[in-house]
Amino acid sequence: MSNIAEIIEPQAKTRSEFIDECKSGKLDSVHAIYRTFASVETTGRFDPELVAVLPKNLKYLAHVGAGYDQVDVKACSERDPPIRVSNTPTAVDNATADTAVFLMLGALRGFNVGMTSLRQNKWRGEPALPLGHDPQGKVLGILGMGGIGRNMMKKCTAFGMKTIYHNRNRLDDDKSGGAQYVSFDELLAQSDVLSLNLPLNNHTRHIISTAEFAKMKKDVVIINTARGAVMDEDALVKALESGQVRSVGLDVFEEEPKIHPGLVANPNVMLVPHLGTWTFETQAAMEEWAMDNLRSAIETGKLKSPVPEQTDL
Ligand SMILES: NC(=O)c1ccc[n+]([C@@H]2O[C@H](COP(=O)([O-])OP(=O)(O)OC[C@H]3O[C@@H](n4cnc5c(N)ncnc54)[C@H](O)[C@@H]3O)[C@@H](O)[C@H]2O)c1
Repeated sequence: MSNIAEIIEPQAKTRSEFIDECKSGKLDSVHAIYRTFASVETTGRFDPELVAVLPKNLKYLAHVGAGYDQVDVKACSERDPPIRVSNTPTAVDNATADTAVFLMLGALRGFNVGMTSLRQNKWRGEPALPLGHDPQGKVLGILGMGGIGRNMMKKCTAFGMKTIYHNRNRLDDDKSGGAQYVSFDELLAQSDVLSLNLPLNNHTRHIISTAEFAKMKKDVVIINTARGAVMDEDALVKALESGQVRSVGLDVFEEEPKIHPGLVANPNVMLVPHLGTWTFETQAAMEEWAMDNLRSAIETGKLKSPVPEQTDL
């Protein structure tokens, strides 16, 4: 990148320092921002307050990640001139779907119970953990049939699962790979394993809560590698305790890195700390993709993968 642009690193260590640094004018020459998922710990969300003070010549924001709920795209679109936002779709698909499959097998088989009892020197536990379930012949329901959902479907087809899906838009047959499109309620009612693969936004926050758990098969297994807040964690803990939901596999949580104590305490819950894309290969692919977005923006005036909300901007 240094052959086409001067690279400047902000010095701020907190959100208020970052706001002050922006307001000071020191960053006014910045044309494009490269933004990581972890940078939220320093700056907080790119919400309207922050977007309002971003450097005045800023035109592009390349986010390193497929999910960009940390960025208020509406506020970016409404700036004059607008800030164009990009993410890194596709690059994340394999590693995130692999994580979802790991969580699904673990939740179906009760591996967490076995792994915990073994480490407590209690072999299969006392009493022994109940028999698990095979994925073969089960119905996988995917909510949000995008890059990760479709990748997961391919992997689960190899396990002998049948896939149904619900998406904002019904997909062409070549894209859906033979999976059956169903309504949201049919998805809830028919899935043996429900995988959440949709973005977090105002329409999808708590899209799965008490009313939705009640529409699911008793003993359903739920996998969430999307964002914690697409599911209501308090309601989930209650649904697990009542046995409405048999087990869950979670990579993401409502208030990361805080975890609901009811989830930690429940042995039927498979938990990993947001490791979806945590591999050398995928981190490198995401960084390269975000760099390509910046390179394309600087050289051609167009981002390689603008976020869907801004495709018409
Ligand atoms: N755990 C991780 O490390 C990790 C890694 C990458 C992505 N993610 C999360 O996974 C999400 C999905 O990623 P992706 O790359 O597959 O995104 P994508 O944009 O390719 O697919 C998302 C799909 O969800 C659909 N959708 C949107 N709103 C919907 C709604 N209300 N109901 C039904 N479907 C809806 C969209 O039409 C799209 O097909 C991301 O938004 C991100 O938050 C997590």
